[in-house]
Amino acid sequence: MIEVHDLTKKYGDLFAINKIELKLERGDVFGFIGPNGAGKTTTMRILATLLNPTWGEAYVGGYSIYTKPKEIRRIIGYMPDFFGVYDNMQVIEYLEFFAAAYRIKGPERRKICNEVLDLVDLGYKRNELVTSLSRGMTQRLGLARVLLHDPQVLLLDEPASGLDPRARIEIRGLLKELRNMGKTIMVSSHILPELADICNKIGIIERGELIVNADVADVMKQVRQQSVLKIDVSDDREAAAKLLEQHEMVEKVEVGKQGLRVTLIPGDHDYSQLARLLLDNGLSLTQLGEEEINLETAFMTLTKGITS
Ligand SMILES: Nc1ncnc2c1ncn2[C@@H]1O[C@H](COP(=O)(O)OP(=O)(O)OP(=O)(O)O)[C@@H](O)[C@H]1O
Repeated sequence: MIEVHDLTKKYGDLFAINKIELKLERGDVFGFIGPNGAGKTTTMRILATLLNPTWGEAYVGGYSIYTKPKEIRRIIGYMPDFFGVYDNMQVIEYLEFFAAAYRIKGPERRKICNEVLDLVDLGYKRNELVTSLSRGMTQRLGLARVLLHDPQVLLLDEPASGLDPRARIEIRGLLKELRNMGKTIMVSSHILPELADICNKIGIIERGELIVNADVADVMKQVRQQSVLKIDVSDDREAAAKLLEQHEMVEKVEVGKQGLRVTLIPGDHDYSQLARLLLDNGLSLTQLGEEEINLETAFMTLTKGITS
């Protein structure tokens, strides 16, 4: 649904994005992570046909951004990082205004507006003024707006930015629903945890360069090659750390407030050897298990040295 080759945008000498390569299939949810100024908005605006690249190719739904921008606009929903709402307009009027712009006519218009309002859980605000909505509600209204024409591809630029934790969770829930509806979604954020559990693909962009572009599953596999154990004893942690450090399967031991974090050298290991080592030396083992890897830990490991 999205295919990008060698995509580059220059402003003077600055490469806002530099030789981006990207491929998303139908139903993919791509988390686009990067700090401020990394190039996320530039990429999305090019895909939304609002900005021309300096060079490179980009196709959305098989249509080229150069020759078929109108066709692309019909199948995408683009939500910019900032958008205005109009004063003195009710929520339903606001949506009907945009539905009319999409040439949705007659009774169908009201029906579709009500449907998308229900989808984003704003049905109860139907007759309120848009200016009276909270930031989280306004973001949900923005999402409702880009869903009116039932687009196949969603380009969402930082939909959760500036929201409180509850509103962030609500947006995540909504994105999951859209994913389940089979939409192809590109969603940007400067924080990874926000996207970790909803994406199947992740890209990390830094100073215009896509430094990581991978399936979430592959990333997890790559990181899992090196197991990390959480071990704890009820008595002397330092003594336990010294013993473990000397074992041939152990690469390093970190002593923390929650216990020991033991990184093993790559390979298959029998963890019971470590338990035996501690017990044989008179220490009381209270915990031994693999550290859970979340996507955040995985990416910190993978991008170590690249992003600094
Ligand atoms: N119209 C412009 N003229 C000159 N430089 C620009 C212009 N638009 C963007 N840039 C620069 O291009 C780079 C990428 O900007 P972009 O807005 O794509 O980043 P971003 O990852 O979306 O950041 P943010 O998270 O702050 O939205 C930045 O260095 C920015 O200053």
